[in-house]
Amino acid sequence: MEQLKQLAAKQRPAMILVGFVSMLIGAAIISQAYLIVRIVDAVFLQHASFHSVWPELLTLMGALFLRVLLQWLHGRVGIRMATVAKKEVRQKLIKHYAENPLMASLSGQSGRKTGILMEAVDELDSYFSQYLPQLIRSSVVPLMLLVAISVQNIYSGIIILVTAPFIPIAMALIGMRTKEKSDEQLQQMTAFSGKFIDTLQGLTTYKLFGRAKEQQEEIHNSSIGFRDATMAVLKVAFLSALAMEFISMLATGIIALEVGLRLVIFKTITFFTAFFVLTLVPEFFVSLRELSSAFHTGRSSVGAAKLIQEELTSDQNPVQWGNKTLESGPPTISLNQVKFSYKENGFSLAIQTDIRQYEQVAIVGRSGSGKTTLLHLIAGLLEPNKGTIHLNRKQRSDYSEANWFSKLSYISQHPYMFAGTIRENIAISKMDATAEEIELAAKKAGLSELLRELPDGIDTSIGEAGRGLSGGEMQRVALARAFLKRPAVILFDEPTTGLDLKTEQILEQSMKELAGTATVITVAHRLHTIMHADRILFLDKGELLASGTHHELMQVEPYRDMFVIQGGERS
Ligand SMILES: Nc1ncnc2c1ncn2[C@@H]1O[C@H](COP(=O)(O)OP(=O)(O)OP(=O)(O)O)[C@@H](O)[C@H]1O
Repeated sequence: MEQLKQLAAKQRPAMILVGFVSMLIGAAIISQAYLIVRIVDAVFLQHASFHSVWPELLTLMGALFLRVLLQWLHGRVGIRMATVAKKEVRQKLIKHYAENPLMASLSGQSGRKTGILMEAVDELDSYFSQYLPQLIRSSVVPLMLLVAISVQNIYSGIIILVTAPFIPIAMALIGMRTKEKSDEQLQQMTAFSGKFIDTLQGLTTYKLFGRAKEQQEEIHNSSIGFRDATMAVLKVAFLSALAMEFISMLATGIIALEVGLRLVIFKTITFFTAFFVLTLVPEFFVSLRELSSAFHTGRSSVGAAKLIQEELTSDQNPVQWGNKTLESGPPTISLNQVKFSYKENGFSLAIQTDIRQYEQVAIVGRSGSGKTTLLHLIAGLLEPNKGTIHLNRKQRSDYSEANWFSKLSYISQHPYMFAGTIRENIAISKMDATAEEIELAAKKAGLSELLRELPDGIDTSIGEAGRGLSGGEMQRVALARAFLKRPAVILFDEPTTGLDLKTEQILEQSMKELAGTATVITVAHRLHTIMHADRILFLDKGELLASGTHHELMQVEPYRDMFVIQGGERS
């Protein structure tokens, strides 16, 4: 609730407008009742001619029209408030995901994230478009009506004062129950989205392990869970509507009895007063009842806001950036007493090293020794917990993110391919590249033969995550991206799987050419890379055990052991 209030506080002018419109609605309701009663009183009791009430009739039509217009405006402002709030929250979430270090963004279910970004944010709608405007309206209109009724007949006012509080009391009692139910509904919804997208992504794996049927059942159960939770919420909402209806009917009945007795038996009030009071009393309760139904729809927003807040405050260590720009050419990269650890499993990496311009560095170590983590730290995808990374002797955090990434290419083992053509996938590294430049990059990356075989060549569409391309082909597309960009720093996570001779040759050739204008830091698995590196960083359990050329490192026992055990070939 606190989060929603904070969001609402930012919309003060809109709320003041809603308050003002509500006052006008109250005035329109009172005028409308007054005019109806006056016309009926004049025509039926005073036997006035129809002609003589024309001005009142016209004013009544004006009041009716004004009420409809004001109600529309009231709704519009609410919708506008909801749009602004949702936009702000979505921007916050996207900024949060974008600023998150890479690993934090990749953790958790992507389906859950989509669920929060789309459905949970949509759930906020009802709080701003319905609950909040109705709350303001229900604090203003009934009060005005109560004053108007009391002025005419104080006893009716007293009865309202005694009976009306039952509505908020019942609302609060039922509301407590709804809270649990709506929270559960939201949990079920995000769990369902998470499960669905996760299963879709891992469908092949499930099929291969013969688990497709179980997954189908799990999705089915998950959707049933969501349905049951929704029905439970609806049940409470219907129950609450019934309770509200009952209380208002009872109160209206008591007032009707009181007014009737005073009009007919005791003759202490006029027909005008009695009719006026009886016209306004239902309006009074309608306003409170509407608050109760808006309260139910708004209730689900509370759970959604909580979920969003949890997501926004999830612990993270964002990568810091500044606004300086790097000089042209590769920068020197220094890792000064850099320490990094994953919260999840306590793995930590500690390293101190300087990488020269144009240096060819190979990172080697056993599986799990921290090679990829080191690459991510250098790339600026993770922020060190301690120590600093310097580029050209200035803190990396001084440089602009866009400037650093414009100089960097990161060829991972599984480069991501977006749904689109191969040309579009290459062009993401340089959006203003000409067709010739893209084709040349593809050629240099050894894609020519493949493109010749494809029906539409470079304009052939590939599916999401590169469906339709092999792993080696995807890496070649990534290489083409690098050729197009001509980066000053290349981070390369070599494939661990054995490549065919041809791909090996292409890779070697391409990297050699790219290295002519860049510093290349490779997580190396291939003998060739290791032997030809200017320097090898040998990692073991997150520590830099040794650094030097291959020949130098052969004097270091653990390195030699690893090298010999693996028959000179790295796994
Ligand atoms: N996102 C993450 N969250 C938590 N722990 C992680 C994460 N990524 C990696 N780790 C852990 O950090 C350690 C180092 O992982 P890293 O991927 O850097 O090793 P690596 O040397 O590149 O391994 P490989 O050669 O098998 O790819 C491992 O123990 C791994 O479980």
